[in-house]
Amino acid sequence: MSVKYLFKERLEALWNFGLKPEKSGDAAADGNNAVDASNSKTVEGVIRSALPLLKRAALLSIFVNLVALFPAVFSLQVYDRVIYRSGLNTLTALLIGMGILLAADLILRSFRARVLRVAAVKIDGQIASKLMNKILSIPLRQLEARSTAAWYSLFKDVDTVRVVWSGAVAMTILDLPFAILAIGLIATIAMPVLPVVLIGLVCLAALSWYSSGEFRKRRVEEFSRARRRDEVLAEVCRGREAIKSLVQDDSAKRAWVSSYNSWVQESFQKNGEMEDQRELSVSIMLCVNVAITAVGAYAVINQWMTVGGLIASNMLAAKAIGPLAALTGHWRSIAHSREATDRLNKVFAADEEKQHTGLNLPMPSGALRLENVSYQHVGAQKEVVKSVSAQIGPRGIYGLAGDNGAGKSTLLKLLRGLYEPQSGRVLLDEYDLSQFSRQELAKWIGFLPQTSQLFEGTIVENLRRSNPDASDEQILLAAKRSGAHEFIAKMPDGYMTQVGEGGNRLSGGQRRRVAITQAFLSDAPVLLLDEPTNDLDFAAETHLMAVFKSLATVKTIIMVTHSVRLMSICDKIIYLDKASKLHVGATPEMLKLLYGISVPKPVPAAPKAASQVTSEAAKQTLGANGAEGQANTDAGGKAAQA
Ligand SMILES: Nc1ncnc2c1ncn2[C@@H]1O[C@H](COP(=O)(O)OP(=O)(O)OP(=O)(O)O)[C@@H](O)[C@H]1O
Repeated sequence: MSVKYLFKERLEALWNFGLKPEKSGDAAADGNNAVDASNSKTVEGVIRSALPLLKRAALLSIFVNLVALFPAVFSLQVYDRVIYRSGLNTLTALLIGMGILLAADLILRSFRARVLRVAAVKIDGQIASKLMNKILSIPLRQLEARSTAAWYSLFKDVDTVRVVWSGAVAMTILDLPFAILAIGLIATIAMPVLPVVLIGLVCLAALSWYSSGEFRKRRVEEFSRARRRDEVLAEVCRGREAIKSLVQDDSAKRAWVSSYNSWVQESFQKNGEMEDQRELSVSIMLCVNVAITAVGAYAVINQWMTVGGLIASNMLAAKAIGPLAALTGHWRSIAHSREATDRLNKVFAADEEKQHTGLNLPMPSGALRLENVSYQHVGAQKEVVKSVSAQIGPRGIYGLAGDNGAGKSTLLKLLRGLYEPQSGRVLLDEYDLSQFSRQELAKWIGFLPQTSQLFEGTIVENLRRSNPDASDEQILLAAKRSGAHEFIAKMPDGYMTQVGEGGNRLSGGQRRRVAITQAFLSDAPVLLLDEPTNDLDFAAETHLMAVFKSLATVKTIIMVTHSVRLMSICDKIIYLDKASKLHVGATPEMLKLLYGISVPKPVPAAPKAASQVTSEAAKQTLGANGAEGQANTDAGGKAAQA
């Protein structure tokens, strides 16, 4: 290695103060790695892992605060030596010294700011990725117990914690102990004014204590009101279509105004109090300044101290009491941060879903058994599913019927293992679902939720989300089975069509077909479908009925439905009554019993195209790498059109 390169490397290491070079986009990756490495279970644990950085910042603060005393010493020398003795040479020497010190001060302060910035990235990255992992691993039941806005606002809590531990608050706290240096220097060069400075310190300490009220009470009311405001806002944004079409503007505005006023009232009052306290701290500092000048002048007249001492002590007083004055304005942020930490810790301590068993079990045949299963939603008065038992499959197609609110969707989620029963068991063959992870169960049980939730991105990206390993042929086969291929092929960008936020650039029926394709991408022996033909036209429903019928020869299909037409293809109907009792019977008898009708005419056979997808055709249609590349976008779109 050349000397030049070695020198450059040393210089860079010195400049980085032993830190890794900063690169944009490193934050999340660093955070992920750090979370995996540190495995800390609490916010405090994450902060502890950033302690080496905070210690470096504290070390730099010693030098920064020492250097910060020198302008006062410079003034002392200029007034006492240079002016009285016309010592121009001394002035030149002092100026050169001060120039060097000011340059050192600039470098040290930028080092410290940089160290704190890296600490901020580490703290934020670790807590945020930990939070994301936690949200993804908390059981659905717990997730549903809080509003979306409440989960979202936890990420604001991460901001709050980061700002306090690595922003202006951290700097103020790091500077606080060094007030003692300034006081020591005042005692050395201007003893007569020391009592004034100490009185100022006591006044500011009292003000700081008073302004720490919220911190001591451990309650920041403004936070919960801001959350309520955000919840209303999120609901209004989500329900924009209904608000517009049903002209619910007034009620939406009323709800928002009420939550906003409640927040703004609290925020305005507390901010007002804080500003008053901040202004008071500025007044105290000015009073100290005036008092030092007055007492100092008296002391100079009596030759108890020099003019230089008076000027320097005024400058040092600002250093001594400045951090305490700044702390007065920081208490709210510290109180916020503590509340945010408590909230985050509660989430981090919450139970998680089952982890992977690591077992490589044979694929089940698809026989589902409910054994005295009961389930109650969080906050509900009574069980929605109560001691139900049934044997379903293997193979065949089952219709799950019942009144609105009877608990069909809940039962389907229990059968998928998304909810864990409070009592009883759900078995797939001999496997108890509660023993397996959600990812393991996904291989055995395909699921179509009642509402189709797509994510921003292309159609093919959305499809791959449900099965990242799916080949192009599998995607094409699933899309042909669901009937989605028909409309996708007609779109200019084909499978690369952007679906928009939540899939809002697609129609309801198109979204449903994409969601059904996702369910069909699973090789699972069990397929659970919640009102699968919602939003679909007659032809699409007819097509799907034939597909379901043919799939049911190899899979167990259970579908929640209110459609008698759909029920007509079922081998059996499972009826969930109001008392949460299950009644299972052959379709003709159950239709007669429940609705007093006979089975409607049978549907046509499954379309041929679905089973005739070749690997070449799939590649042409989806592009060589499916989701990747604009070239593929065009190729995919054109092939699909062709
Ligand atoms: N996340 C939840 N938290 C609390 N209660 C819930 C939750 N989800 C559903 N419920 C309640 O459980 C009951 C059953 O709901 P579920 O969605 O299972 O009924 P369903 O039979 O599928 O109804 P529908 O036919 O109208 O879709 C309802 O009374 C509903 O209010």
